[in-house]
Amino acid sequence: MNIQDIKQDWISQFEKPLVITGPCSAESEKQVMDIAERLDKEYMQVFRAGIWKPRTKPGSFEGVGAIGLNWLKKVKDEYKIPIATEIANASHAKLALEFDVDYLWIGARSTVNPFTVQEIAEALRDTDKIVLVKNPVNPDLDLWIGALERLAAQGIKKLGVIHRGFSSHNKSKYRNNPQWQIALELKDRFPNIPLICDPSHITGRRDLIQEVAQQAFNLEYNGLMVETHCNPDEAWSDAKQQITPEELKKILVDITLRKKNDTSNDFSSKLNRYRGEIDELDNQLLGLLASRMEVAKKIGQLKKEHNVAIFQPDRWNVLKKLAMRNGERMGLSKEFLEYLLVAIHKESVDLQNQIMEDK
Ligand SMILES: C=C(O[C@@H]1C=C(C(=O)O)C=C[C@H]1O)C(=O)O
Repeated sequence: MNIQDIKQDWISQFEKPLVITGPCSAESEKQVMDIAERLDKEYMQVFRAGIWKPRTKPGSFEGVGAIGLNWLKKVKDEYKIPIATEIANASHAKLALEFDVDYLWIGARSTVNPFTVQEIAEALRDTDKIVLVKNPVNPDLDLWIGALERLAAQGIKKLGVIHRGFSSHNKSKYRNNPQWQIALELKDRFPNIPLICDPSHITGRRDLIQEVAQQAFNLEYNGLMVETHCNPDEAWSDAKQQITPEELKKILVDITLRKKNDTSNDFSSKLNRYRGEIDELDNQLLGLLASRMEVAKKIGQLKKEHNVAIFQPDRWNVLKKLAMRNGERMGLSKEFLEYLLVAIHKESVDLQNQIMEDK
């Protein structure tokens, strides 16, 4: 089977967006049961707990292990809600199936490794459990899709993805850089695969969970995975990003869901008018860019005739500084200007290079 044939229907059973929640790590039977009891099951439909925890550094709490499966099972029996846990190898996968875990997710550190994903896929062959794939730690969409392909090839039909952000060397306010465009490209290519946002891991801090969750619904995600704990500050792992079940309920009540479209005349006539304006402006932009490249080619020709190097750092730095200043004054963001100017400069240098190479 191939990913295109995957059906979304396992997620359409939920009236509200799917919310998977529970502690980062199962710590004790009591901790697990206490959290499960405090979840408002109308808003939070699936209980999660990590029992095998891949940690960045040795010496951190690495999970209670298989004993935690008994606790999850007890949650399922007592509260009649589906349960979810992370699996990181074939033996985890087999144990989770034995304990009738309903949702199995493959973590970001496993998705990066095709051998791991393959052994998990084979251990889960033909399962009708729901398997969710977190994005790999590095921003590589093909690796993420590759994991889905490996699972689909083993006859696993109920698939979904979890966007938990990407590791980055650059400091930002987030623990893991969301790079929304990567998840959106996946959604664009595979609209049949449910897309779930994990604001706990994206933010790494509880005060930002609400805004990231809202952003996910602005982008029409299908659900959330959020870490909750009765005493978040005391949690044995990821304490800073956990919230109480009541805090999560408040976030979910306050959140605005967005629909795919609006069929009213008011909306569609205004939208069409604005889109017409955008089409016209895009045409002008492209025309201007093409003219700019023609001038760059003339400069390339001139440099060739005088044997001058293409890349001129002084000119490029002055030009960039000026354009950044003007652009920011016009309300364009610094990130966007950087990206745009670098792309324009690269094309200009490439075109001049072609001219130099032409005999
Ligand atoms: C066009 C030139 O060549 C290169 C491209 C530039 C550009 O596209 O603006 C600027 C500096 C050079 O690195 C130039 O030297 O002016």
